[in-house]
This record gives sequence, structure tokens and C-alpha cells, in this order.
Amino acid sequence: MEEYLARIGPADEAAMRAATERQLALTKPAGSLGVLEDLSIRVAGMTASCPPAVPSPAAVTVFAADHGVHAQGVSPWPQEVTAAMLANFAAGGAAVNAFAANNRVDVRVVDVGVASDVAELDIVHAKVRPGTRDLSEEKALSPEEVVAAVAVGFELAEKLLRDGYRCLLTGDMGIANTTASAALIATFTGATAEEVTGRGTGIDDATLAHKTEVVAAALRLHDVPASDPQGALSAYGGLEHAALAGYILGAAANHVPVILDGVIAGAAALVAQAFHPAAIDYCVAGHRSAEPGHAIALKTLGLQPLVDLDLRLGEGTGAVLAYPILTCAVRALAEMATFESAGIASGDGA
Ligand SMILES: O=C(O)c1ccc[n+]([C@@H]2O[C@H](COP(=O)([O-])O)[C@@H](O)[C@H]2O)c1
Ligand SMILES: Cc1cc2nc[nH]c2cc1C
Repeated sequence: MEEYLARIGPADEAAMRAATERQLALTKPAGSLGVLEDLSIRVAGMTASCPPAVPSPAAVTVFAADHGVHAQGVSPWPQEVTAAMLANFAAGGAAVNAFAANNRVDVRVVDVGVASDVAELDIVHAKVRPGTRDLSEEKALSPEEVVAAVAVGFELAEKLLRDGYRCLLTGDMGIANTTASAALIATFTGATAEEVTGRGTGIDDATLAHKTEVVAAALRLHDVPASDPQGALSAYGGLEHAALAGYILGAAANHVPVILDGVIAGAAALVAQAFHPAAIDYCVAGHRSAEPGHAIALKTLGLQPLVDLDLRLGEGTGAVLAYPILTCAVRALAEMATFESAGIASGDGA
């Protein structure tokens, strides 16, 4: 862990200053590209270059794992759906595959802890253990399992960057993982179980009340302080959250943007932030999920979501949807004419 964290530093101030100045020189009224201007300035800072190269090609990595807390009846779906969806991703039949094809994003699928045997699938096999232990009864993961799962994400980010990818997107698949996400978000934001627990894949009022009590009891049982990311991953899991935190740290260590998907990514980003606050300099919030804990997580992360369309699917769909917004923002900064180069009077509005 120390080795990973030592490689992370804040975004480059000089590149951000140069990008801020360049935005003012481009052929448009100052500020007229709104949030896209800030986004392009942030990418200049991440990549320490102005103008930055368009962050392409991009890969979305779907980290998949199962959760022992599923036994408490917190999700309407059987655990086997995690493995079944892995086969669907591998066959190209999931929503993330359709979005990724549309937006020219490559899909990678990683088994970091699926309960059943998926050895026959053409995916990345990095199973740390077959699902977590039940977080409502004991620690979900041992300290060694946490480090192993974080390493899966960090090493995979590095491999993708060696392969030439210049933008990483997060994805996840794991029945019951909104329960672990709620516990992590409560830990790092100080919000209550009631505030962060949601309907996940779609539970009724009675199940929501039960799920909220499971999260509240787990928070009382483990009582992890916000300063202890490793302890929080050990208490609550999941293996995909740990791998996603490592993936985010890997993007940050290599100065490339990472687009976050929904509530699971938000929880993992809070873990990454607790490991190293500067990791968030490299994060872009792709969208805001309908799951209530996500908005709370984004507030603590200080990130503004690019898209807000009531998505609550996961898989990386919200991140892939936001990817062209990021490339447009960078393309505008890099490719637009300046008032000077176009011979246009800049006027008082520039
Ligand atoms: O990305 C989100 O914000 C999101 C919100 C609700 C559900 N999900 C997905 O649904 C699964 C977890 O839901 P649940 O109800 O089983 O905890 C998991 O596979 C997630 O990818 C994802
Ligand atoms: C069908 C299905 C697809 C998913 N994709 C991400 N999480 C999911 C959960 C379910 C249940």
C-alpha cells in the first residue's frame, strides 16, 4: 500500500493555470461552456499538460464480487445473478456493452470475488476469495484479503495504461453490494444508515427498513473511524470496492482521469480519498445514481456529476454515458481557435 500511495501527488497547478488562461482566449464568451470548462482545466491538471491530449482510448472495467450479507435478505435477487451477468458481459449482452459500443469504450470484466465458479468465462480471473463474509456478523475481509483486492485494481489500472488506454472508467457487478456501499459511505461521510441506505435493485418498504437496520447494526458492531480505509474495507468489504479503490489509486498514480460510475464507485472513491486525498484530483463523477447514498458520497468527495438521469444500474453505465462529455470538454480546449488565431475581436464578454 505504501508503495502505491507514495506515487500519488496533486494535480499540476501550472497546467491548470495555463488551461484557465487558454479557456479565456477561445472563440466563445468566457464561461459559456459552463462545467465543461472546469472539467477541461481539471484534465489539464491531471495530465500536467496544456492543452491535454484527448483522453482516448478508454476502457471500462467491471469489477465483480459477491457479498456474505446477501444471507440477511437485503437484495431481491439471488446471488447467482452476479455470475450469470458475468457471462452476459462476456457475451456482449449487457447494458454496459451497448453503451460502450456506442461510445467506443472497451469493456474489461474482472472476477475479484464471485461466489461461484466462473473459470470457463473469457474474463480476467483474479478471485481473492469466493465472496465476502457476512458484514453483519463479522469482518467481511481479512487485512491480507483487503490488500490483495486493492492490488488487483491497482495492477489492472497499470496494465491498461501500459496497453495504451488514456482514460479509465469504473464498473461493478455484485448482488447485495449496495449494502456494503451504504456502510462505507456512512463511515466516511458521517451520514446515518437511514440517509445512505436505498432500494438498490428494487426492494419494497419492509425490506428497505430491514436493510437499513442491517447497515445501522453493522456500523455499531464495527465502529470504524473515517481515518481507517483499510479497516473499513475489512469490516464491510466488498472485494469489488477494494479493487475499485486500487484502480482509482492506480489512475491517480499514473496521472490519467478515472470516470466514476454510481454508488459503488462513490463508496470506493471515499476509500481512495481516505488512503490519499489527492487521488480525488483524478476522479470525474460520471453521473449521479438514484441510490440516496451516492449524492452524499459526491458531496464529501467534492465532485459534481456530469449526468443525472435516474440511472441505478451499475456495470459502469453512468461512467460510459459521461465519457463523450469528457472528450468534448478536452477537445474544445485543445482544438478551438483563439480570438487571435481566428482574427475575431474579443469584445468585453471575453
Ligand atoms: O451504480 C449504482 O448506483 C447502483 C445502484 C443500485 C444497484 N446497482 C447494481 O445492482 C447490484 C446491487 O444491488 P442490490 O440491490 O443487490 O444491493 C449491483 O450489481 C450493482 O451494480 C448499482
Ligand atoms: C439483472 C441485473 C443486472 C445488473 N447489472 C448490474 N447490477 C445488476 C443487477 C441485476 C439484478
